[in-house]
Amino acid sequence: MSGRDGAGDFASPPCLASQIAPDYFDPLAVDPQQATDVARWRKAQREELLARRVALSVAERQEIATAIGKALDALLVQRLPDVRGRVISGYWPIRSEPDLRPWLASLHERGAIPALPVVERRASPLVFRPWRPGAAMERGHWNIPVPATTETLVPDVVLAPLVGWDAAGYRLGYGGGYFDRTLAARQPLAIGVGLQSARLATIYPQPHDIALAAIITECGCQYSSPQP
Ligand SMILES: Nc1nc2c(c(=O)[nH]1)N(C=O)[C@@H](CNc1ccc(C(=O)N[C@@H](CCC(=O)O)C(=O)O)cc1)CN2
Ligand SMILES: Nc1ncnc2c1ncn2[C@@H]1O[C@H](COP(=O)(O)OP(=O)(O)OP(=O)(O)O)[C@@H](O)[C@H]1O
Repeated sequence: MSGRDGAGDFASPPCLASQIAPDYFDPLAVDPQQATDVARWRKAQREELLARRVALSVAERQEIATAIGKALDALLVQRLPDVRGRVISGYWPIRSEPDLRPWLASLHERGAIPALPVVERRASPLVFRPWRPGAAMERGHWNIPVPATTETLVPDVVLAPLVGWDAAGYRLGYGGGYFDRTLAARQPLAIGVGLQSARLATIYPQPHDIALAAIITECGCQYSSPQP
C-alpha cells in the first residue's frame, strides 16, 4: 500500500459518512423508523417477560422479594448509610412485581420516610406521596392504589420496578415513560428492582431513556454506576 492510510490509492478519499453515528449532529434526533422498530420490539419483550413473571409461584415470588430487600439494604449501606429522615419511594406491587412492602415497612421502623409514586397527570413526571403500613389508600391511574393524601414529598431514593433491564443500567417498564420523565426532572438515587431472569442483552436505549444508578435482583447488585 502506498501513501498514508492508502489515501494515495484513490482518485478521491473514500466517503466515511456512513460511519458517523446518526445522532452525532443532533443528540436528540431520532430516526422515526428506528423509534417505531424499537417501540414494537419493546412491546413484544414486555409481553413475554410479563407472561414469564406471572407464571412464578407465590413462594418463589416471596423468596425473590426477600432476597431483593437484603440486596437493597446492602446497597444502601454503601450509598445512603443513614436512612433516618430520608424519603425512600417504593411501589405498590401490580402485575406480579416483587412485593417490597415488608422492606418499606422495615425502613419506616428504621426512621426513613417511605413514599409511593403517583400518576397525578398523564404524560408528566410522577409525584410522590408519603406512605406507612396501614395508610389509607385510594385508586389512582391504571387502578394502582395510591396513598389517600394530598401531601407530596421529594424522594432521596426511588425504586423503579423493572419489567426488563440490561447490564448498562437501562430499564424497560410498562411503556408510559413515567420514570424517565421523573428522572429527567430531578435526580434522586434511582434503583431498578426486578427479576434476574428479566435481563436483556440490551433494551436499545433511546435518547429519552435514563440509566439507573443501580440494578438489584434476587441475585444481588447487577449494575452500579460509578459513585459521585
Ligand atoms: N407498581 C407500580 N406502580 C407504578 C409504576 C410501576 O411501574 N409499578 N409506574 C411506573 O412508571 C407508574 C405507573 N406507570 C404506568 C405506566 C404505563 C401506563 C400505561 O398507561 N400504559 C399503556 C401503554 C402505554 C404505551 O405503550 O404507550 C397501557 O398499558 O395501555 C400506566 C402507568 C407509577 N406507579
Ligand atoms: N423525558 C421524556 N419526555 C417526554 N417523553 C418521554 C420522556 N421519557 C419517555 N417519554 C415517552 O414515553 C414513551 C415510553 O417510553 P419507554 O418505552 O421508555 O417507557 P417505560 O420506561 O417502559 O415506561 P414506564 O417508566 O412508565 O414504566 C416514549 O416513547 C417517549 O415518547
